[in-house]
This record gives sequence, C-alpha cells and structure tokens, in this order.
Amino acid sequence: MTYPVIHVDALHKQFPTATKPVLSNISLSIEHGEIVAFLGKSGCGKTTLLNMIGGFEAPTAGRILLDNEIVTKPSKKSIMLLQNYGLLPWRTVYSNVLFSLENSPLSKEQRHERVINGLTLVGLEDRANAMPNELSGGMQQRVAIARALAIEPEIILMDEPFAALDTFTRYFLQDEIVRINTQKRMTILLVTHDIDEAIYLADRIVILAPNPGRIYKEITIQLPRQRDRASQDFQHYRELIFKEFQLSHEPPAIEYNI
Ligand SMILES: Nc1ncnc2c1ncn2[C@@H]1O[C@H](COP(=O)(O)OP(=O)(O)OP(=O)(O)O)[C@@H](O)[C@H]1O
Repeated sequence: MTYPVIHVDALHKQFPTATKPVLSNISLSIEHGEIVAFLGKSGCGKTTLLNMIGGFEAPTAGRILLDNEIVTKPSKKSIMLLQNYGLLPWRTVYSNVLFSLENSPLSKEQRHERVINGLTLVGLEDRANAMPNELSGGMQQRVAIARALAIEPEIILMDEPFAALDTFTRYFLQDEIVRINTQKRMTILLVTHDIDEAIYLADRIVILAPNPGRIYKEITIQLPRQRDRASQDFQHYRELIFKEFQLSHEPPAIEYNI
C-alpha cells in the first residue's frame, strides 16, 4: 500500500498563552518528491505549521504522519533550513557540514563522503577549508543546504530560506533547489512571502487565511521546468494568486455616510 510522505490530519493549534487558536482544521497530504509552498499573510501560522511538521511543536488536536508514523519529536527524516543559516563561525565549511553527522553511526570514511557529496551538490567543494565569515550570504546558505543534504533527509523544511539574500543570489539558489529536488527526489516544504519564488519552485501552492490559520486554497502549478519568470503562463499564475490574496484577506469594514 502506498501512502503520502506527509499526512496532516485535522490539525489544530492553540498556544497556552493565547486566547484564539493559531491554526484550525488543517488537513493536507504531500507526496514523495513534491515541492509545496505555503503563502499567507504574516501571522497566519505558516511557521507554526512547519514547526509542527518538523516535530518541534506539538499539535493541540489532530495529528501529523510522516511515512505513516505519528510525528512526536524531530527526526533525521526531516530537516529545517532557516533564513539565518545557523553556521558555527569557529568551524570551517567542511566541519560545519560534518557537524550534522556527529551523532550518526556512519564510519569516518562514509561521513567524509557525505560531506564532499553535499558540498559538491551546492558547488562549494573547493571552499571546504574556508571559514563562514569568508563567504557571501548566498554561499553561507549553500553551506547550510549542504549540511542538510549530508544527512540525506527525506524532507527539507524551509522557512523563508532566501529572504535575506539579493535577487540574483536568490534566483541562483532557487535553481539549486530545483536541481537537487530533480536529482534526489527530496520532498520540500517552503514557507515564503515571495509569490514569484512560490510559483518558480512549487508543484503546489497552499494559501493560508488568518484568524485562525486555515487552508484557503490550493493551486497546482502546471508549468514545466525550467520555468520562465517572464512567460505569459507565469504571469497568469501571478495574477491568479494576487486575486486570491485580495479574497483571502478579511473584507474591509465599509463605512456609510448618509
Ligand atoms: N511559542 C508561541 N507562543 C505563543 N504564540 C506564538 C508562539 N509562536 C507563534 N505564536 C503566534 O502564533 C501566530 C502565528 O505565528 P507564525 O510565526 O506561525 O506565523 P507566520 O504566518 O509564519 O508569520 P510570518 O509570516 O510573519 O513569519 C502569531 O500570532 C504568533 O505571535
């Protein structure tokens, strides 16, 4: 029997200190190798949802299945990639990537191979001995991606991973993500505020509406890769999503002056 890699079932989240739930009745299935982007107004619960899928937050009700097993804690099957890279400044690039394998049962040789493979996949094999502060922001994020890849996770969770980078570095890394997804068939979940990034990367965009956070709409992006940001079809999706966003906001209060 086949099952989705991630299955979110009637998920509900309310923080103990809050008066209202953050997320309500979220149900979602994600297939192996899919890239799914989450878009939504600030505060609608995107990060909370990603944290729960990663096992860093517990649901108040409902459940998340990863490979048909209930998520109760973080696992090596999924790894979170953050905006601020999270590199250790006193370690070399090589040693930062190796760090992710420190508690693994792999032999020294196998670890070395994983580190080199990870660095090669992001094109940084020749910078293995550099220190993080010798690298640009884009390169540091590539080291963070290599570190995630070295673990060989099934799922990469990305919370606005490229938000701090300039446009061209962002485009470059978006292409890296598409290439790695094609090569490794990893499942990728991406929280972003960037509509173009979502259309460029995702097989499916999930739009969340706020108060409480819930799934408002899912849009399948039926564009072949490699996608052309300037194409008519790309513009069609942009317009569609902009339109959806107006609708997903709460309607403004109308004042009548008679
Ligand atoms: N640990 C926590 N305790 C209490 N409230 C929290 C906690 N974490 C998040 N929240 C609240 O939950 C709501 C959703 O936050 P979350 O960060 O998931 O939203 P988001 O959609 O990712 O926002 P943004 O796009 O601005 O990053 C916010 O109102 C936030 O203040």
